[in-house]
Amino acid sequence: MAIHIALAKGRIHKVVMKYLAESGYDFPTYSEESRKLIFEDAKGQLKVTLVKSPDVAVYVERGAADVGIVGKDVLIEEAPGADVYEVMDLGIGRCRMAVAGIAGKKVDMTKRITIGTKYPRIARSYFEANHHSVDIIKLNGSVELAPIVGLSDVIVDIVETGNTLKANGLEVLKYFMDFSARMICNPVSFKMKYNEIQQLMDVIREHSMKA
Ligand SMILES: Nc1ncnc2c1ncn2[C@@H]1O[C@H](COP(=O)(O)OP(=O)(O)OP(=O)(O)O)[C@@H](O)[C@H]1O
Ligand SMILES: O=P(O)(O)OC[C@H]1O[C@H](OP(=O)(O)OP(=O)(O)O)[C@H](O)[C@@H]1O
Repeated sequence: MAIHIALAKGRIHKVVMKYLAESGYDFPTYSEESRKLIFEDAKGQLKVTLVKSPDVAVYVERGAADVGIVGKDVLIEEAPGADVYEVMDLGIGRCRMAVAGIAGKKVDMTKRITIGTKYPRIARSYFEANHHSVDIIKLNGSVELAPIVGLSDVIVDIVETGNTLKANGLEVLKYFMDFSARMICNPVSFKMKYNEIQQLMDVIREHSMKA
């Protein structure tokens, strides 16, 4: 039985497709530059779809894909109660969630502060747990701009190398969560395609252990 994998389009799908190719899966129509969104391997064992990361859990929960691979940050933010099994930590796409502000500028945390972020749920729960009252402005990218132009006091965003913060004159005030890419699985598929899914996990595990 073929397995359908929904991969988060971007950094994650590129790494996973490399792992699959190195393990002998041949996707004749795949290239990083292609605009195609569905690829099947030559032996008919795997079907891969490239999905926007917030949608991966939707595909898997509804059984439109058997398994999905997506960042834990996105799972927590977009699909906190999804009826899926989280079966594997791939150890790739490592990054941290941070509160950041303008370098050298003190933020008065005793006052109500405004936060620009792509992750409103994660930001709210962090500040609420710390008893800070906050206004959250949901942004869709280029979040670093918000404090520079006076839209927010601070941002909550993922940090990998720290280069984006640095290039925009910001600094980390507090790291508060670590993330990596996870494999999730539809509960019915997990039973019906148990052996095939275990085989796929073995293939990916072999590579992620080396990464
Ligand atoms: N520097 C980074 N920037 C973004 N994501 C990162 C980074 N480092 C690791 N990640 C992880 O990789 C996942 C996918 O990132 P990527 O930017 O490729 O996806 P995306 O859906 O194109 O994001 P966006 O649309 O927000 O740019 C993130 O959800 C996160 O878990
Ligand atoms: O610590 P770094 O290695 O610099 O990586 C972190 C940056 O990468 C992500 O942005 P992304 O590339 O997804 O762009 P966008 O959020 O502006 O769409 C994130 O939102 C930071 O801006």
